[in-house]
Amino acid sequence: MPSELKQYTMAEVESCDGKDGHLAWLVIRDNVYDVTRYLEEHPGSSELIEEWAGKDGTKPFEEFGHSSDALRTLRSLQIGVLEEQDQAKNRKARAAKSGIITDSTADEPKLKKRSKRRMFILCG
Ligand code: HEM
Repeated sequence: MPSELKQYTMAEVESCDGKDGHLAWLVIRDNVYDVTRYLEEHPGSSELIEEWAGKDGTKPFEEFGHSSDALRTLRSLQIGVLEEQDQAKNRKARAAKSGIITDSTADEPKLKKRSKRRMFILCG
C-alpha cells in the first residue's frame, strides 16, 4: 500500500459491485478495499461479501465481530480511502439507521443529550 492513499468517491465504489465481471470493492470504516480476489476465500461464503460489494459494509462486517486475522487480511486488500464528503454521507446514513442523532458540523455522531433542567415541585 503506497503511503499516499488514493481517494475514491462512493460513485466509483458503487460501480465496482462485483456484477457482470466488475471488480468487487467494499467500504469499511471509510477505507476502500478490493475484495475481488478474496471472495472465494471468505470463510463466511462469497455471497455474504458479494451482497455488500459496491457498498458501505461497515455495519455487517462489524456485526459479525471478525477476528484480528480477518482485520489483517482486510488491511492487505486496502486500495484507498473514501473522499471526505462521502465519508460524512455514509456516517450520517449509518447513524440514521442506528437511531443516533447527528450534529451536522460534528465529525462523529453524538447521542442527543438529555436536558439538564430539573423540575422543582414546591409543596405546602
Ligand atoms: C461485509 C461483509 C461481510 C460479512 C457479512 C461477513 C460475514 C462473515 C460471517 C457470517 C462469517 C462466519 C462464517 C462461519 O463461521 O461459518 C465470517 C467469517 C470470516 N470472515 Fe467475513 N464477512 C464480511 C466481510 C469480510 C471481509 C471483507 C473479510 C476479510 C477481508 C472477512 C474475513 C473473514 C474471516 C477471516 C472469517 C473467519 C472468522 C474470523 O477470522 O473472524 N470477512 N464472515
